[in-house]
Amino acid sequence: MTETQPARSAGTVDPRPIIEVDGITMKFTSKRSETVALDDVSLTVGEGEFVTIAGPSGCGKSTLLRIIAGLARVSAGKVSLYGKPVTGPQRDIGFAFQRSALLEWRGVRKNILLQAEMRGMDKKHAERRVNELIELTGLTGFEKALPHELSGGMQQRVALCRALLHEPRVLLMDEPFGALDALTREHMNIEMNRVWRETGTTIVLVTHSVPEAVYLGSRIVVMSPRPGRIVETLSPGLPAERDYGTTLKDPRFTEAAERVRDLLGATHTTD
Ligand SMILES: Nc1ncnc2c1ncn2[C@@H]1O[C@H](COP(=O)(O)OP(=O)(O)OP(=O)(O)O)[C@@H](O)[C@H]1O
Repeated sequence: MTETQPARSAGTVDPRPIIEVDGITMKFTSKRSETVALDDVSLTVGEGEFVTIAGPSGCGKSTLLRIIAGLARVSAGKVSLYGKPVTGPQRDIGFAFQRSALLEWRGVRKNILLQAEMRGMDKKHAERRVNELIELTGLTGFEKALPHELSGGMQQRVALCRALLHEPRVLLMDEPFGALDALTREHMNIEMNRVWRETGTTIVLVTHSVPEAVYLGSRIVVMSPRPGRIVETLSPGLPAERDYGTTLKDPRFTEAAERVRDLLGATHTTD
C-alpha cells in the first residue's frame, strides 16, 4: 500500500460521527403477522471506528446494516450517513456479505473491477486501485484465477477488494467470514485488522463469533433477541494493532469476551 498510513490508537476515536442511527424501530407487516425486528435502536459510529455487532440469530443485525445502507426503510426513527439523512440506497459505501457473490466466469482482477464498471469509474484509476488492493490482501499471483480455483478465504478477500475498490469511507460487513473454517477465519480477522488500520475505513461488522467481535472491534455492540435492542456497548481499549495470539491472552480481551458471552448467554435464556 503506497498511501500514507493514518495514525490510530484504540480508544481515541475521531468525534466526527459518520453513521448516526437515532431511535429506529423496524416492523415487518404482512396480512397474517407483524414482526418487530428492531426496537428503539440508537448507535453513532465515529470516523475510523471499527464497530462489531454481536447478537442472537434473528435479532435484526442484517436489517440494521440494510437500513444504514438505505436498502430498507425504517418504521420510526432516523438514520444519517456523513451527516445527511438516508432516504434511499447509498452509493458511497462498501458492502460485503457472508457469501462472496463472485462471478464464476471472471478471474480475480475482473471480479474486483466489476465495481468500477458498475460505477463508471475512471479505468486507469481503477486499475491502479486494484493493484494496491491485490497487494494489500495478499492475492498477488492469482489475478487471473477463477473463483472455483480459490480457497474460501481467498474468495472473501476478492469480495473485500471489490467492496473497497471505490474507496468508500464506510464498509458494512454482514457475517463475512461465517462460512469459513476456524483457521481461515482467524487469518481473515488478522487481515481485516490490518486493512482497517491501513485504509482508515469506518467499518461496521456483524458477527456471531465472540472472539471475532472482540478481536476486531474498537467498540462491540451486543444486541438482545428479537425485537433487537442494544443491551450493552463495550470498549475494551485494546491497541489498534493486535497480534492475534497475544491479544487473545490479553486480560482486556478475555474480560470483554467473557462479558459478551455472558450477555449473549443471558439473552439466549430469555429466547
Ligand atoms: N423482508 C422481511 N420481511 C419480513 N420479515 C423480515 C424481513 N427481513 C427480516 N425479517 C425478520 O426480521 C427479523 C430480523 O432479521 P435479520 O435477518 O435482520 O436478523 P439477524 O440478526 O441478521 O439474523 P441472523 O443472525 O440469523 O442472520 C427476523 O425475525 C426476520 O425473520
